[in-house]
Amino acid sequence: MRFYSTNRPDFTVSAEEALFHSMPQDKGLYMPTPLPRLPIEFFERIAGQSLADIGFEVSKALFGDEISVADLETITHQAFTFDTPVIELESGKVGVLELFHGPSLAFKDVGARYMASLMSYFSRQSEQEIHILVATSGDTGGAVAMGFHNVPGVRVSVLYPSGRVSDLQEKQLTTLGGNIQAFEVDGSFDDCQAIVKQAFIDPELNKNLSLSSANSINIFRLIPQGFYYVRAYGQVRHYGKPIVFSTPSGNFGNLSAGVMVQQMGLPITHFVASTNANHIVPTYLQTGSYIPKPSIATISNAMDVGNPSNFVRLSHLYGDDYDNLVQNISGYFYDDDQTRLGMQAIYNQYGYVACPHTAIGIMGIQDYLSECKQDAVGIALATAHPSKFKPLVEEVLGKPVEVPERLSVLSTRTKSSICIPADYEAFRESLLQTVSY
Ligand SMILES: N[C@@H](CCOP(=O)(O)O)C(=O)O
Repeated sequence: MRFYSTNRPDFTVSAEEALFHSMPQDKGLYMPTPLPRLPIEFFERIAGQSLADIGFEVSKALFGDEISVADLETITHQAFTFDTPVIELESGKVGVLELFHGPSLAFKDVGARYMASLMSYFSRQSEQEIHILVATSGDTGGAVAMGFHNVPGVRVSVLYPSGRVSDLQEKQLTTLGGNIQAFEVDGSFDDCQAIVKQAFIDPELNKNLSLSSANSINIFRLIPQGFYYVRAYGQVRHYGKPIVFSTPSGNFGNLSAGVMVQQMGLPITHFVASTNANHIVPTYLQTGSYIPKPSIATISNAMDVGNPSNFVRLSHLYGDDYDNLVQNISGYFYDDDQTRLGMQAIYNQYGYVACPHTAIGIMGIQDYLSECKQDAVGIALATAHPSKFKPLVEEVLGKPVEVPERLSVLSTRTKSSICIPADYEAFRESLLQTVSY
């Protein structure tokens, strides 16, 4: 398995290089090549398999020539200590794939923990400290902070947009201490992402620090996100119907991971890209024009992205062929009022408490299935536990939301962050002050 840059397809690197030097210097993103095809028998026998078992099988197909089978088994079983169950809202028709049973209560735990496991494997012999830079609009930061907290030889800097993440998400980023440093940026997620991307191509900084990404910039954060689509398929294939996934989308890594695993042979019939008022990609799907815009703050903050980093990957997966892409992906978007109404309707109809992102995913699948009149199993990805947005969910549903202990313990801890303007030089200076080399 090699990895090419989307800006220079003839330039390829090894898995280890793509993992640690996550962004090519030509400012592209790495893509795996060739994508192996999984045998149909694999999909026929996965019904009872856990996320860890599936992750192991798919990892073997991807990296079996570079990492031993025994090591891959350790890597995957160390990463996936929780399940991703499908909860059926309407039997054989609509379900949610709950991805929030990991440590940070969000889907990002899957990618962050697999990446952390893989990094420990590759850096076993190395003395050099790895410095992870991560930009977050809410969920990635918490998952990465928890995934790497107190991991020897790793330091993490998390950049987040001030005032634009939920209180509990902010606590996850700012209260761990130790090797985790939060930078509170006076700007948007897009500003945070642009700053970290600039850092990865800053020659001076890279001479002194071994910088790596734990955003979906890093292909190894994104690949494991394909495993839970396979796990979901294993749970609903007995219906013998076409399967459509609705993926709440911000930076479009989650959807790209689904398309990758579909191209490896997973029988997915269609995707729905569901998002909020930041509807850059749904608009592209309608018009063919991709026009990034400054992001708008919404109640589904983790999807507040105005220039989704993975649009280029998505496009590459379809050979940059718009007609090909729109046949496989439909786009739906909802503003905050529609999201609130959707959260209420989902609770009234199914008794299911959904976070605003998950509600958008469920609305997307409901609207797609009713418009296409398709007899399919529709699965919406449930990206975060509703308690991460406790005040909002309680206000919208008018009922108390229980907070799991691993999250509630954070509420009394004291926040610690470094406030910076949305400016690369300011970040660089501040970063260098926090590290001694
Ligand atoms: N929605 C994300 C934004 C970053 O996306 P990533 O997949 O590139 O890490 C978040 O919650 O932080």
